[in-house]
Amino acid sequence: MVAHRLTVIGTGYLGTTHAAAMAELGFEVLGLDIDEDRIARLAAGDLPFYEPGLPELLRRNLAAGRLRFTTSYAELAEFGDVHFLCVGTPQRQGENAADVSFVDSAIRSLVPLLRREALIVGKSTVPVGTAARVAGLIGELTSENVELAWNPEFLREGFAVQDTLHPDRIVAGVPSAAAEKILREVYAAQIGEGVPFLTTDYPTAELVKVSANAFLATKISFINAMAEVCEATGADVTKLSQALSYDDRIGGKFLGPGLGFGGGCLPKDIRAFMARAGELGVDQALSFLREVDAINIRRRHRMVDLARDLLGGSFDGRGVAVLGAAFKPDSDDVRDSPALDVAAAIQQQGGVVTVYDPQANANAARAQPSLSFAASTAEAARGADVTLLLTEWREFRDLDPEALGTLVAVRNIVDGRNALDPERWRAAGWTYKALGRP
Ligand SMILES: NC(=O)C1=CN([C@@H]2O[C@H](COP(=O)(O)OP(=O)(O)OC[C@H]3O[C@@H](n4cnc5c(N)ncnc54)[C@H](O)[C@@H]3O)[C@@H](O)[C@H]2O)C=CC1
Ligand SMILES: O=C(O)[C@H]1O[C@H](OP(=O)(O)OP(=O)(O)OC[C@H]2O[C@@H](n3ccc(=O)[nH]c3=O)[C@H](O)[C@@H]2O)[C@H](O)[C@@H](O)[C@@H]1O
Repeated sequence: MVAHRLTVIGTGYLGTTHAAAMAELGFEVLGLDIDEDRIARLAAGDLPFYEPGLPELLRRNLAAGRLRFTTSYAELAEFGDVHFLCVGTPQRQGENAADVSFVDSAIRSLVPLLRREALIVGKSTVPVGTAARVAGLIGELTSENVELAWNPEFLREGFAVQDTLHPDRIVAGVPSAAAEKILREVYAAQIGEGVPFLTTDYPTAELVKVSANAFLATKISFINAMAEVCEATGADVTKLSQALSYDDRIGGKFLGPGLGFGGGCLPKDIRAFMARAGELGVDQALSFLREVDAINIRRRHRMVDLARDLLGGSFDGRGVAVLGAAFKPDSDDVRDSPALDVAAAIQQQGGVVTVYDPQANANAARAQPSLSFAASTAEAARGADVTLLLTEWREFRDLDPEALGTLVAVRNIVDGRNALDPERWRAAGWTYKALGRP
């Protein structure tokens, strides 16, 4: 292994995972964030978010002395020769476009402090054209030989460690053979395992990332559009999806019908992609993504309607148990969470909503302080007139309809993720409704 010293700038979901995984591979790694509290917690081995397997990786590598954290850009510039940029690129307030100001600000903090040759590796998801612009900015900020590569990340929350150590592919937009050589050294373990390593120009690398997320979002909205048609015809979208999945050309992954996609990535990435296409004068090429977004949001409205119908047309004063707040299971992330959106909408319409999520209660309470939260399924369900399964955590999939039935006021359930067996719930006396299913 070539002994590069790596730094990771921005220690959120992506950066912390990347830092700990690269340390696990044997590199010395220094992580930096501008959030002092976050850095203090990470340095103490206390992961500030939920990600299976990551606490162990973090603690093991802290203890081994391969992984450290700082808030000092001076220390970071002195320490490393390969700097991974993992700061956030959220949706701009009130707009579709991405806010890349954190990328620029990190570059402005780091580059003037570099005293020797270095490679900066952008991992954040950015609008196409960003890397070329940032490379120009780096040139203005230093006369040292500092190159920029763009190496987008494809990890999924909930599987972040596995996806980082064993990715499907590594893609890097590189400016030179020297930059490519360094990246091959950094990713030698993955490349040695047979992971495809593709080098491209900057715009191709940037586009691979956003087009991958656009494709995944489209696949989910495709099956949810079929769910709408199923609802109008009495067909069953879960059977339809299963039948489609046996066609290898279609494949079953990301064909799960239900409440649709949320999170800190798919929604904001398709919107930023459309905004960028507009700037480039090719908005027509991506106009289908407007539909993908609209189908996705319609599922949330449909969910609210189904629950209201079960209550005879009004939520007023009725008890609603919401199971799930995270945007997907095995995550505590509530960014653009369909579950939380539905819970808030029902509360606004007069429902007495109690939410329970195995990991996301705290984040959800920060995002939606007006909602009430319970410490368990039983506490959320007690006295409920309708129960909604909105995030398919294992413990919700495994719920016993008999046991839950003794707690609720009325045995009404809406399965927002098609995660339950309708026959079993109906046999236990529940009125079972689901999206896209009779
Ligand atoms: N969360 C995920 O599963 C994945 C995220 N991505 C992309 O990675 C990027 C980061 O995403 P997350 O980790 O989810 O975001 P996050 O919001 O969890 O973390 C971003 C971190 O950057 C820090 N930061 C902001 N400005 C900074 C600066 N100037 N210097 C140092 N640190 C700074 C923030 O304090 C925060 O801790 C985004 O572009 C996202 O689209 C890509 C693949 C997967
Ligand atoms: O760019 C990113 O940050 C990441 O975005 C997604 O990862 P993630 O947001 O962690 O979650 P996914 O597993 O993709 O799920 C996204 C949403 O789609 C929903 N989904 C997923 C699959 C499905 O069949 N149906 C469905 O509704 C999930 O419930 C969830 O709300 C991509 O899968 C990653 O490859 C990518 O790196």
